[in-house]
Amino acid sequence: MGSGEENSLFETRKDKARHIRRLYAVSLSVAICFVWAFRLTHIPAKGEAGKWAWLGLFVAEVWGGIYWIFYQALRWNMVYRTTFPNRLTPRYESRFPGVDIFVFTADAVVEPPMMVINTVLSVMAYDYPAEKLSVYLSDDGGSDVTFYALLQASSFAKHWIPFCKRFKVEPRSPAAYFNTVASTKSEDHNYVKHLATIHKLYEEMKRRVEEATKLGVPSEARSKHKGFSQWDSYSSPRDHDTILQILMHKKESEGSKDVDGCTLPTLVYMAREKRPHYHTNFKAGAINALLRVSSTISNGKIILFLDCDMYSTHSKSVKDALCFFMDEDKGQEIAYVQFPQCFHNIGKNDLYANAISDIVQVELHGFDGFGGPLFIGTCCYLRRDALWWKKFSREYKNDWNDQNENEVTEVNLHELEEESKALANCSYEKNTLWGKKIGSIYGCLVEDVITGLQMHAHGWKSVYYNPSISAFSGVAPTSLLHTLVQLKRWGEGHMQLTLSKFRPKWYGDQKINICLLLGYWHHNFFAITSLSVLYYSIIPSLYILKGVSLFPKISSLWCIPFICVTVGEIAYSLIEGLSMGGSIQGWWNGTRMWLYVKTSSFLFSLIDGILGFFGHPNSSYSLTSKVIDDDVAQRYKKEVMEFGTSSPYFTVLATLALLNLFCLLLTLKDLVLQKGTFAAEKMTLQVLLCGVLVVINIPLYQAIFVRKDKGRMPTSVSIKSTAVAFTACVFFKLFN
Ligand SMILES: O=c1ccn([C@@H]2O[C@H](COP(=O)(O)OP(=O)(O)O[C@H]3O[C@H](CO)[C@@H](O)[C@H](O)[C@H]3O)[C@@H](O)[C@H]2O)c(=O)[nH]1
Ligand SMILES: [Mn+2]
Repeated sequence: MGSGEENSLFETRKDKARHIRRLYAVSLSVAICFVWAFRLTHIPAKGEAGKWAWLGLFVAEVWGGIYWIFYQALRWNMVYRTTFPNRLTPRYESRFPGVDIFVFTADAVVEPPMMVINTVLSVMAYDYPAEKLSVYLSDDGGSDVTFYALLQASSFAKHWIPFCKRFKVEPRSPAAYFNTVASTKSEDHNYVKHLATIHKLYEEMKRRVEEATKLGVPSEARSKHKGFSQWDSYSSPRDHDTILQILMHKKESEGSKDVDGCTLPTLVYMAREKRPHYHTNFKAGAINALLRVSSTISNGKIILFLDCDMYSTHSKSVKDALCFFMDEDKGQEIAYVQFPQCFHNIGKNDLYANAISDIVQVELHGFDGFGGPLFIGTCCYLRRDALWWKKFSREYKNDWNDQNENEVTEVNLHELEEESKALANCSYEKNTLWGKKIGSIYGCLVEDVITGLQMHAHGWKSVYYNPSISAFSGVAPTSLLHTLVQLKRWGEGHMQLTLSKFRPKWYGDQKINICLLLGYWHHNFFAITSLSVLYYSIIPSLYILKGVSLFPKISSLWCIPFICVTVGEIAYSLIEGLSMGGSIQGWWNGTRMWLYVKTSSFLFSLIDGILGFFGHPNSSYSLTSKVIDDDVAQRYKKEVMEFGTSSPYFTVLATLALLNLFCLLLTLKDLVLQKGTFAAEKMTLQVLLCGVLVVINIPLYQAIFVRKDKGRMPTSVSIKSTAVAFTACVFFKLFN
């Protein structure tokens, strides 16, 4: 067996800038130590004002410094991967493994069926042998409209897939493709003719599906397809039998061929059983039901997980993933190949920092350098064996021979359906290891991260592949509240992971590289950082009102470490942002979101995480909406922040913003009235901090005081926040 470079199916490169990054990290840690030293050597004496505030800042800075080490760990050893699919195909084509694709949807309103089937069609049209490809749609919404849409998609696929293959179409989501070709002209008449036909078919399908979304499934369609009868016993999305339909199967004698007579991939619809007294376990529950169902129908050795909004933008990505799994030298230890989540609805300046560029462009590469990226739930190819049995052993060998080639005839297709249905029932998992040791782990809102961590702890590796042509594209939230709520869920999920009963064992497992662990901690401790950021954005500002200095004098040498840390961090994040193709405005927006997420989302994550730990779980999963009103969309396009509804998130943000504004205004007033000759020297840094917080919050003041549109801050929130902030300032100035 050759294991030479020229035989490898992939290559790993180290980050070219790693030496500079490391030099920066080391220098800045020296500065951080000086900040700590200043705090320790200048503690106000007993009886002096501000002693407790001082100690609080010290704690915040110590935590900030430790957390900064986790952050740097993810930048210490970044690696980049390249694949060689042209070496893969000649060597392995005949032995390509079965690939099962799981698409998840949970609500036909916030995840419109048209979006769902576009994702399904994009992966059905993969450049991969159709007889080895199976696509499963898990519908936690149990919606007959989604089923109807999938049925429509299965007919449309018979035209769409041959069209894609004939004209080498990319991307293979029809909606995305028609969008891109709308503006291009072609001289090829044959293509133009076919394009017109297929576009017309698509529009007709779209009209039917959208009509059904508004008016319900037409009765004619209901009577035509036996699958709809399964909704007879359906009472609500939370209370129904398992609904399962194999819409296409490679062994079916008719109906699963395209218009050119070629086999089409297997296509299955599943809405697992739901009962009010059984916890659904959200997406993790859906994953496990599909794992079992697919094991009887196709049992693909590789599984791709996709959220319903994440369509494929590159039909060859499956082969890229196989380059890792099938590599003779390192392939057998790889449990999953994570691709980045990319989004097509993000504006030029990424108003809500939804591109999560720091995670997908930097940190996942950093994880990869130490044994593998965390699993982010979507755009990820996994090895069924690793998900199922978890433990990795040195004896594990890649074996791509298909054992599930049992003959399926049309007669037993029905039996197969019935057999699979039983596997998606609520009671199936009772007294089993599902959700604990097998499949996706339960009890955590980031089921993906906890499942990936478990695989790492059991000795598996993972790989991050960030190709130059992106492989998937999805929908990011487009309103501030959606973003904050999504991040609150993530923060809470990580809290649950940190506090979970499994955690100490996994963390303690020798198999996890310590640096990888530091990287995990950077994410796991998301919520805890909210406390130090909150402290930093409230206390120093309030203390200005009393003229109590909490930072070194501007003339003192102790200022240097503070300035170095601040300027260093700003410069670093700015350079990082720009090098990822972002703009200066984008970086500034990102900084604002960093503050908003830490002070609101993560605060709520922390509270709910702790309540959950003490037995008051708030067990809801707030699904991220993939649709918004036109009005909101317009403002998003214009990069105007969206408030519009009263929400505790906004109350927190507005209160903080106003508090800083009041502190700054009162200070300026004192300065102007010359009361402040005292302050200039010793208060400069503190006033600067407060000033920066005010400048960052400008969009919030506009939303409170200036804007008239529907997205402005609701009056009730403004009043509440003003009252709280003002009282705090007055109270602090007069009584404290
Ligand atoms: O009970 C549920 C809830 C959600 N989903 C699906 O899970 C996916 C993710 O939900 P979404 O609301 O879009 O959450 P996001 O925050 O965007 O998801 C990110 O974070 C999740 C939790 O970490 C991961 O599972 C996702 O893959 C990752 O994209 C969607 O396809 C849903 O349809 C279900 O199937 N069942
Ligand atoms: Mn999503």
